Amino acid sequence: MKLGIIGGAGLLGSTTAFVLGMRDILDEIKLVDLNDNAAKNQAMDMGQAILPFSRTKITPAHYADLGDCEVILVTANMSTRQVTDRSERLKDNMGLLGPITAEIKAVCRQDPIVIICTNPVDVFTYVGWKLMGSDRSKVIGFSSNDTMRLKWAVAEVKGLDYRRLECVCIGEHGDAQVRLLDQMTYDGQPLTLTAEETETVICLTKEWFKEFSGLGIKRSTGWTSGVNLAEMIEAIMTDSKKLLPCSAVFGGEFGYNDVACGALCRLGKNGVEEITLPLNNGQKAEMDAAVAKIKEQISWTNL
Ligand SMILES: NC(=O)c1ccc[n+]([C@@H]2O[C@H](COP(=O)([O-])OP(=O)(O)OC[C@H]3O[C@@H](n4cnc5c(N)ncnc54)[C@H](O)[C@@H]3O)[C@@H](O)[C@H]2O)c1
Repeated sequence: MKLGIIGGAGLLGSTTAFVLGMRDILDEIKLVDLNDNAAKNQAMDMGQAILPFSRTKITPAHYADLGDCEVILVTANMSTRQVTDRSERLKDNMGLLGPITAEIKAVCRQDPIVIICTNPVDVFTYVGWKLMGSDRSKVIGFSSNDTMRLKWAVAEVKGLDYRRLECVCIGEHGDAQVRLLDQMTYDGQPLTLTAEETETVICLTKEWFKEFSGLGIKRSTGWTSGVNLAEMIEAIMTDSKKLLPCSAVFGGEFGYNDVACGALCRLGKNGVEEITLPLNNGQKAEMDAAVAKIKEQISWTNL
């Protein structure tokens, strides 16, 4: 099985290639980038680094080489400004997906699954789906870092082992995220937070992005994204049907239409095979607000 990464020389492209390469589940990972030499540089270095652990080949590539890829990951980015809200990147990245999806459609013999990372990711997942003209199950947005951050905050506040904790964050990949804190489990048993703990957890997750951006390094979350994208791509490539949080294009599920938004999705060889929204009544209002915010931004794209 083969993965193509558009923007493969950049931070997310290279970390994802490395994490997935080390897992030894793919035949080849092809790195396409505007900067040809940077893609070659990454492939030459990474290809050797993973040799003791994996048979996966990591190669520099052009669009013309992507015809046999089952999954295409889009991590291309034009926005280098420091931002406090991901929606500020909308204008900078607006022109990216048109040419990229045209190239994918021209070269891919099969209908590939396209995973969009480019921020604001919910908006660009919807834009990507419109431009690809494929089944909505085949265009997916990456937003599971929010869940990782929420679990990290709960583990910090409760002093628990992250790996034994389950909880999910859906909604917008941004301030309108919906934290499903009432459905948390630890070792499979329900886990509850006091009102004070809940406030601290929410505060930690909100402040994290501000602090990270405020460092002024202009580097995005490469390592967390690499680990979480690898989990998502592995679920698709191995047809595991695992439930993972990601941005899905809604077509009437739970009353939502014409929008991409974070949900808990069953991922398999066909992409998003089921969209679930395990919400209680209060959270339905939060989800409505997230959908309204994303829809407003979609309207700015004049699609
Ligand atoms: N959804 C998420 O959770 C999440 C998390 C982190 C970052 N991001 C987003 O992912 C995107 C990538 O982030 P990054 O830190 O890897 O950026 P980066 O700048 O390190 O890498 C982007 C790469 O894309 C290449 N590129 C630009 N235009 C291209 C094109 N038309 N075709 C091919 N390559 C092209 C650049 O040369 C560069 O190597 C950004 O939009 C960022 O905001 C999303």
